[in-house]
Amino acid sequence: MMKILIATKNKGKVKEFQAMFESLGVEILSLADIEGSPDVEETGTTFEENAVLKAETISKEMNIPVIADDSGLEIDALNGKPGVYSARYAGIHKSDEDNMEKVLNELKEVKDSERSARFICALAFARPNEKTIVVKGECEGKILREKRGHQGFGYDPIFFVPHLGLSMAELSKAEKNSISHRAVALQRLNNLIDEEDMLWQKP
Ligand SMILES: O=c1nc[nH]c2c1ncn2[C@H]1C[C@H](O)[C@@H](COP(=O)(O)OP(=O)(O)OP(=O)(O)O)O1
Ligand SMILES: [Mg+2]
Repeated sequence: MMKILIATKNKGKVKEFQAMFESLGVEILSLADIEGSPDVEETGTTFEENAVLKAETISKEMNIPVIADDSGLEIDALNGKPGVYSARYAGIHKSDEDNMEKVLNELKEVKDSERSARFICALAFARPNEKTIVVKGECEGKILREKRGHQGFGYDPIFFVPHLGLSMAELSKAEKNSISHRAVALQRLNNLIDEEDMLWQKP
């Protein structure tokens, strides 16, 4: 089975990629499997820039094809914050819980009708001596007033998916992987790869 390295240390992302790539016949490795792999600093101002930075740095270093995911939550009432700072919104060493707490506090006075938000995922596919491919996926929703559900990771418990009537953390793995920003982005990447007639099996 073909193997692809995902340049991430986020276990939640790895699990989702493993499930989504299974049907494509691709086995996923991550930076968690590689001892001493570097932390790439996310200095970009957009999800796309950061995804390219992570994918190209690791691909160059290891001389293999690499996918990187840069993702986060954009909240309209906060003018798009936390955005690219989603992982470090409450501070560099803070947890998902701290980040959610900060968002819930900032939205305390915001009416239900003004709590629109979206998850964004940029995926970059970098290969040695090839042009890097970048795609983006989005998933629309609303920010709840308290956490709901225990599945998923990150901001999932406070993100409500209106057409399902459930929080992202109340969805099964399969349900999340059929509608998420990450699933949409991966579908787009897969379509591009098909178009270029460059199957995953041909690294
Ligand atoms: O499906 C998701 N469900 C809930 N929350 C999510 C999701 N997708 C991204 N997020 C949040 C988590 C983190 O606060 C930030 C990603 O930050 P981001 O820099 O891309 O990832 P990370 O630092 O955790 O791992 P890495 O950079 O090694 O891939 O957005
Ligand atoms: Mg990161």
